[in-house]
Amino acid sequence: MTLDPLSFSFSGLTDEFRRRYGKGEYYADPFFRSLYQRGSTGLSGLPQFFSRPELARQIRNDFTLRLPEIKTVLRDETSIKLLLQYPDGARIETVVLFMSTYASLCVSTQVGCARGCSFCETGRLGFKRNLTAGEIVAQQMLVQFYLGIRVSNIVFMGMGEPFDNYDQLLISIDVLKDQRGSNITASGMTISTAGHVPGIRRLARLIREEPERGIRRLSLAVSLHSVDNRQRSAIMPINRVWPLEELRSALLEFPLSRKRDRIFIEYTLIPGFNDHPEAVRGLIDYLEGIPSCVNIIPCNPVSSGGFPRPGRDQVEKFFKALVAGGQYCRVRDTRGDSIRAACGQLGELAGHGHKNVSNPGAGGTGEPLSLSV
Ligand SMILES: C[S@@+](CC[C@H](N)C(=O)[O-])C[C@H]1O[C@@H](n2cnc3c(N)ncnc32)[C@H](O)[C@@H]1O
Ligand code: SF4
Repeated sequence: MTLDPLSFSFSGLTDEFRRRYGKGEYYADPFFRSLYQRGSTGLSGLPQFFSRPELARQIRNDFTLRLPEIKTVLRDETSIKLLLQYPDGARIETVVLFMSTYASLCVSTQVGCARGCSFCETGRLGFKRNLTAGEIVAQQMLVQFYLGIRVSNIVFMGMGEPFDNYDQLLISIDVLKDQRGSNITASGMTISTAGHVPGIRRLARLIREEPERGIRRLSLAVSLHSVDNRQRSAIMPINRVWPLEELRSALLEFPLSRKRDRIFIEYTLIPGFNDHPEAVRGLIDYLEGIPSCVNIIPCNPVSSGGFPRPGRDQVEKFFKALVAGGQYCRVRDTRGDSIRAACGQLGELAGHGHKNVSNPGAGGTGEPLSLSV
């Protein structure tokens, strides 16, 4: 069976090459660079293989690049959403977000999600399967080599709960930040979790105990949305497993690298539910002692039965009340909602196939897409 080269960190690939071909780094280094700098597993022409063309062919046969098929491309002025299909038919969505000076990629880590938050489109899909590290990395590869977009930031905020797929998540981070390859700095990456306490603690331990891993500056975002256990459990079932007190103690112990680093607290604002003055006071108290930035996300509509979206004045009132209470915070721009690519909207295409959608970009793999961005 051929192997997926995108599922190997550089050290994993080196070990595999040593086992298969006798030499590790000597062959793994040019292979890894070629893969991530040119999007190719072709090795002939590289000095290490001048005298070993049959080995170059063997490596190419053993490691097959299997990028998912692009089924649909939707775009608006701030974002591009891709519906991708993996060879087993599993579908996910991934979103390129154009910020003022750079592009960020919102990647999925799972097909669906087991956590079932009531306000989230992905939660409604239920859980289909985890993505492999290679399938996570492939989202960035496609965007770079097929759309020609160099992303400098990766947010693990697409479909799925990243810490429910911890091992593959960590391999994908190792691959994406490798300077021989995509070279996306850890400080440009953010993991968003619904409050998976063991995942937060495991990451904290790794940051503390393995500084050479180079993930000290990785950002953590936690989706909080309420500081009342009863209320939070009603919309986020994960709170019944790891309630607010356990989450808070994990956040208090999370290592932050510099004074200015903060944990991002995602707060989806739902009018009449979590925007009242006691919610503001509760949030400020809850975050006492945790260097944090609250990102207020106006609730986005989902396919059916979601929560209402707050008006601009309601968002502003909440923001001002937090600022007055001394809490560092900002309002997250709503990007991509016209193509249902905003926070919590991923899954409609992936769940139901791509019916009733316009396709202004291109579809299918094989040919690079010429989208001007
Ligand atoms: C889809 S989740 C994926 C990452 C992870 N599972 C989590 O919950 O943090 C990314 C962010 O979208 C938020 N979100 C989900 N549904 C939303 C909605 N309808 N409106 C606004 N934000 C939403 C989540 O709370 C979370 O902060
Ligand atoms: S908000 Fe996050 S954890 Fe909750 S269902 Fe959506 S993807 Fe899963």
